[in-house]
Amino acid sequence: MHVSIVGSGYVGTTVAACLADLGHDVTNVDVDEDIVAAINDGESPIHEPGLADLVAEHAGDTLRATTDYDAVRETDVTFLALPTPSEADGAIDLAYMEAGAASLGEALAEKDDDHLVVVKSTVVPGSTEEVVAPAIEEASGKTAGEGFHVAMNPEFLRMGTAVEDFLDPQKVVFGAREPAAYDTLGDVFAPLVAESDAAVVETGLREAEMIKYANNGFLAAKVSLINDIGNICKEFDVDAYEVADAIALDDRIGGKFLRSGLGWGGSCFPKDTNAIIAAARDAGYEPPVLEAAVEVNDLQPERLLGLLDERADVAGERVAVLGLSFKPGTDDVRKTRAVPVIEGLQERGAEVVAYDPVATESFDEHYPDIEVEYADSAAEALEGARAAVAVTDWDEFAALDSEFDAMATPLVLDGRHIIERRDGIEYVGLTW
Ligand SMILES: NC(=O)c1ccc[n+]([C@@H]2O[C@H](COP(=O)([O-])OP(=O)(O)OC[C@H]3O[C@@H](n4cnc5c(N)ncnc54)[C@H](O)[C@@H]3O)[C@@H](O)[C@H]2O)c1
Ligand SMILES: O=c1ccn([C@@H]2O[C@H](COP(=O)(O)OP(=O)(O)O[C@H]3O[C@H](CO)[C@@H](O)[C@H](O)[C@H]3O)[C@@H](O)[C@H]2O)c(=O)[nH]1
Repeated sequence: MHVSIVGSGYVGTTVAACLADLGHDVTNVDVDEDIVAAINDGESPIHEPGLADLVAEHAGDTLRATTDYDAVRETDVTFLALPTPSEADGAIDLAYMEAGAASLGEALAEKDDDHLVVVKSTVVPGSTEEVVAPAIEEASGKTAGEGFHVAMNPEFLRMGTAVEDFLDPQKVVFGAREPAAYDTLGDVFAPLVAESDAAVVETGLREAEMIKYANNGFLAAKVSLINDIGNICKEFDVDAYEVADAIALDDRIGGKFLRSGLGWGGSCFPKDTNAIIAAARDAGYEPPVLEAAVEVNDLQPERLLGLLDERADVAGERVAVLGLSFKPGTDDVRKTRAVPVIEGLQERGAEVVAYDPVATESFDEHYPDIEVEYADSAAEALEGARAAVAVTDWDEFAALDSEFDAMATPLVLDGRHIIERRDGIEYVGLTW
């Protein structure tokens, strides 16, 4: 099939390269000329394991990119993989969706055949029908359901495992209101469904939109619940990780997303929990559990700093921060817990020296106002430090050992249960 994908960021590039790999002919449309040039040169504009190889293999053949929306007319279906950031109050900002839908509508005005427009971005219930479809109608002069059709196909891939997650999902969700839209989506995903064990969920547009928020909200709340339990464990000197391992044996609970610690960051959980809370409030419902999930998450960095305060005054002292990315395996630093930790340390007068295996550069670019010294290794960060704080659970931190001997005082606060307790360090876990 001929598929176009508007927006070529994390999701758009991954989906485009994977669909090309599954045998489709794919065109990426993006306003960013550098991204377009990179893809056409066979280079991935983002770092994801396996993605560079797929782009290199298919670019110039069944994968191409352009800044020209007219290219969508040569395709049967267009996925919108545009950003859906937050307004200041946490509510969803649909400006990129509206702009992209308007440009798409202008291009579709001159297309005679039917076209399916699929919202891939995470949007609150009602957005596809009430915002995206009307913007296309206005720009194209066509009517949704006649000249073009809309569908919603939420994406569940994770950063760091995007290609693997997209190609081997547990479910694919098709939201639509006409059988023809399910059929077209079915054709796009047929090779993927054939090669994986994915369940196909055919549902309504609003249900598809809500499934994405329910998925992320549930997982975010699960982490906050284990953090709440972990905080109780800490008060009673109970090993929170043994407790988690034991409750995980009950398959109604399961073992995933049960690691207590500094909580969740990244480009999705913070944005999406706030967006669905704001949408629910706007509709007249205050969701207490999701609100509490956010509150627990916001408090974890303060709790860790409180444990530090009980043991040391770090004013004028060097403190090592181990890890800057929001989770291991990525250089993404959006909403990383490193920010409240570093800011809290600096408020206490500490001189922060930070180390991350891959995210130093992106942290420096993303947070130009946060001034820290960057180290080239964990050993260098630890040298002469009064205390160390582990923020990201990179594997290499688990292997640290004699490096702690070079600290001024070997006080180690572990926000991720990643540092091995050993003789010679004063180990303080956040939840155990
Ligand atoms: N990143 C993830 O892990 C992930 C996973 C699932 C769902 N999502 C959702 O997918 C959506 C996209 O997220 P992302 O992380 O890929 O965003 P991103 O910021 O990485 O990429 C968005 C791309 O859209 C382009 N763009 C902006 N305006 C445009 C326009 N008018 N026309 C064409 N291109 C335009 C930008 O240049 C950029 O390349 C969001 O709704 C997000 O919540 C993200
Ligand atoms: O037991 C756990 C599991 C995760 N986390 C934290 O939770 C955050 C999110 O982790 P993860 O879900 O692996 O990363 P994302 O790439 O943000 O992926 C989430 O957000 C995406 C965007 O919506 C969805 O597509 C994915 O399904 C969803 O897992 C990170 O800060 C983790 O450190 C914990 O603290 N404890």
